[in-house]
Amino acid sequence: MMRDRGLELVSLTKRYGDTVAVDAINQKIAGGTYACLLGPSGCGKSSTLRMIAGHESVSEGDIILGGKNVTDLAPAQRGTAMMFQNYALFPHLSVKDNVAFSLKMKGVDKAKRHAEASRLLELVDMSAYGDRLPAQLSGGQQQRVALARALITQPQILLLDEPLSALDPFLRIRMRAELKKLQRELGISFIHVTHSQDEALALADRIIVMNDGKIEQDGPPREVFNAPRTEFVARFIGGHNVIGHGAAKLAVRTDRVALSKTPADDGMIDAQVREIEYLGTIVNVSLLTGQGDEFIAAVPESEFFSNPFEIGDTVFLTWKPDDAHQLAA
Ligand SMILES: Nc1ncnc2c1ncn2[C@@H]1O[C@H](COP(=O)(O)OP(=O)(O)OP(=O)(O)O)[C@@H](O)[C@H]1O
Repeated sequence: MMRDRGLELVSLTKRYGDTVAVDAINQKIAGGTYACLLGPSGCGKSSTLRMIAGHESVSEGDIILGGKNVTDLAPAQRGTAMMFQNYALFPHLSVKDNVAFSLKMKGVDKAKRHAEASRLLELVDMSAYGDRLPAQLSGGQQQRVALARALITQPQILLLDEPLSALDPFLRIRMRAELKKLQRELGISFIHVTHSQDEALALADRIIVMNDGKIEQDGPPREVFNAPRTEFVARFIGGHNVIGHGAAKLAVRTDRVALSKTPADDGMIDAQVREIEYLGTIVNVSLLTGQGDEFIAAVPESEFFSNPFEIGDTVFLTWKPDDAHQLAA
């Protein structure tokens, strides 16, 4: 039987004094999954990650990894490894010694740990840089070294706390693709904390959306994006308008709204154009509906300019029933 490499969080709770940072969350992540913990600042993502890593004590609940309860184990004994936001490389050690560091701590002899460090540096395409100091590397190169250093312990799970946030936008997108490729090649789970919706959508097999210490929704990216369960998820994941619909609320995709200058049938929502933002492939039209809801229509560029609107125009909105759905309260 294959060993269960999955992670399970059972009623996992973190309190700092009176603050409940993580509120009894339950979550299963199958082995070999790229999971993104997504949510706004302060929602409890980092606390969750740090508890899984063993860098933060658990207030209540359990962490089961590979069928084993690791809740009270030291970080090095869990089968996890963590890559930090600022990479936390030792400035006075060469790249190779940085990567080999945890093997040195375990008492592995020099020849063996250097051989292993060379293998990992090759994996992240950094073989040529083993003798340099971290300060002699670019941000992207430092990140690859930090990855190699985390992976040298052969973890079952790699934990990444905002790993791309220190990079410029161009490099962020390149490293994003590299992370995904590396995870696929290694076949282990990555749990990646981010507050960026784009990053989570691009990378994750599974997105776990957190809000106020709780999990609001989890699922594959397309499911979370196409069927946000709550108003919070619809607003946070983006691409949706949230409007009143009797006592309930409705999420309407911004890219599926048709605008016209004349009402085609009864019951159409009227709105006034407030702002027009040209974004290249699309034009974002900000509207205020007659009911007082703010609304955005993302109109393809060619469509917008074939029949342009101006600020102050009154327009009428339509969408297909499938492009709107009711939200849970
Ligand atoms: N060491 C601490 N002592 C007291 N409160 C803390 C501590 N660490 C975090 N908190 C609080 O716990 C809550 C969750 O914090 P956490 O860092 O887990 O959130 P986060 O989602 O990772 O936020 P960010 O994206 O800003 O890092 C916040 O209200 C925060 O102020």
